[in-house]
Amino acid sequence: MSQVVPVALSEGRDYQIQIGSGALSTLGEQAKAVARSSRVVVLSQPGIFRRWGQQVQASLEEVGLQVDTLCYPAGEHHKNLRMIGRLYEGLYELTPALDRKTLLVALGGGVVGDMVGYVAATYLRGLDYLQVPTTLLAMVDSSVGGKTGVDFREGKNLVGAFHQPRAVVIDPNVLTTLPRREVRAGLAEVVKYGVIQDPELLGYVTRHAKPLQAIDPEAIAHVVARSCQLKAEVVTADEREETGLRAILNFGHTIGHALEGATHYRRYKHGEAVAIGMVSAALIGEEAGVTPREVTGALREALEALGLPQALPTDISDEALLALTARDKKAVVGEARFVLAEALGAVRLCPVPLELVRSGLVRHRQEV
Ligand SMILES: NC(=O)c1ccc[n+]([C@@H]2O[C@H](COP(=O)([O-])OP(=O)(O)OC[C@H]3O[C@@H](n4cnc5c(N)ncnc54)[C@H](O)[C@@H]3O)[C@@H](O)[C@H]2O)c1
Ligand SMILES: O=C(O)C(=O)C[C@@H](O)[C@H](O)[C@H](O)COP(=O)(O)O
Ligand SMILES: [Zn+2]
Repeated sequence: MSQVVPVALSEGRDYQIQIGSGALSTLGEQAKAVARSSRVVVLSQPGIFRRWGQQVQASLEEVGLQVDTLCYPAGEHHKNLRMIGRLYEGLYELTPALDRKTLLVALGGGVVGDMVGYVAATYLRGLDYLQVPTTLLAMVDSSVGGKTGVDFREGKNLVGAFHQPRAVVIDPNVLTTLPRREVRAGLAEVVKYGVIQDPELLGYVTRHAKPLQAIDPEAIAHVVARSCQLKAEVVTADEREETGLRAILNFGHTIGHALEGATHYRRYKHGEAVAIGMVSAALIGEEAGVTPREVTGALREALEALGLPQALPTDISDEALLALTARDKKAVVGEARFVLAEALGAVRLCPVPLELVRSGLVRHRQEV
């Protein structure tokens, strides 16, 4: 069964998220519907392209599109301006030269999607692009909403742009080749939606932890569609994180991003860092008198069921983490702001005095 989730935006930039088993073979039609010329460039990673690229290319060519493909090594430690330079080089070398009506296709996980999105936002001052996510994390989160960019030094996603895709095409079949650790990491972002927006989804994920990890089609279809709906609602209401509403999607990311940066993007999957960061946010919220203990309990129960990490690493000090939170994009004049949960399904962005953040981290180390 296929589903369509609309993303409503201003200035005719609305787009659709197409979700369905076999959707890859309809990619050509989706691309044709939005393409402003017949020129398409698919950007991916060698491993992903080897497995899924032929299907993508065939579907695009079938509808008469002219397809070039470019593959680069990815992984979070390649999500930086050096790799963006290599992507620009690859596009520059194509003949005939690309024009501004060229459509890019990001085929991959969140790293590919964020980088190709940033290239689309900047090359020739802006190209159209499609998101074709191949990880669960990218299906439930990164392919939707137009946040693009790269890491800069220890600053996670510090350089980037808002640039919405013209469509998102999700084929859950591609998850059959995804390693279990990556599936679990994707589920961390689903837990996030459960805490911030939808307690029912949190209960569902906790109860269906096993089938979800085993990529049961029905359970996966449910969490992908629901997550896309929830994210689309937020993006429609606050596309560029101006009112503070979109910031709720950053629950767990203040400490999560600091952990990724402090470990040079090589130790944790993004979802794993977010899992640990959500536990920190819950305990900091308790210290601030905002988060009830039951919320922390429900969050930890979900993470436990999914086998996601919860403990802070012993070799990274709280001071090192705090220094990085001061550079977080939500910080104001160097003061970190945290998304804290007042109840399951209700969160808000709060400035938190440094001593309460510290005591939250101390409790995190003592209790988890
Ligand atoms: N823009 C956003 O709104 C947003 C939201 C959430 C996360 N992100 C970003 O997304 C990134 C994390 O994305 P991710 O978890 O997808 O990581 P990723 O892109 O690094 O992919 C994880 C791994 O899975 C492999 N892979 C991808 N698809 C596969 C498949 N079908 N079969 C087998 N292997 C496959 C990749 O080669 C990679 O090794 C982070 O950089 C994070 O900051 C962005
Ligand atoms: O889409 C958003 O907005 C999010 O915050 C989703 C997050 O899961 C994602 O990791 C995002 O890239 C973080 O955004 P950032 O602005 O903190 O870099
Ligand atoms: Zn995230």
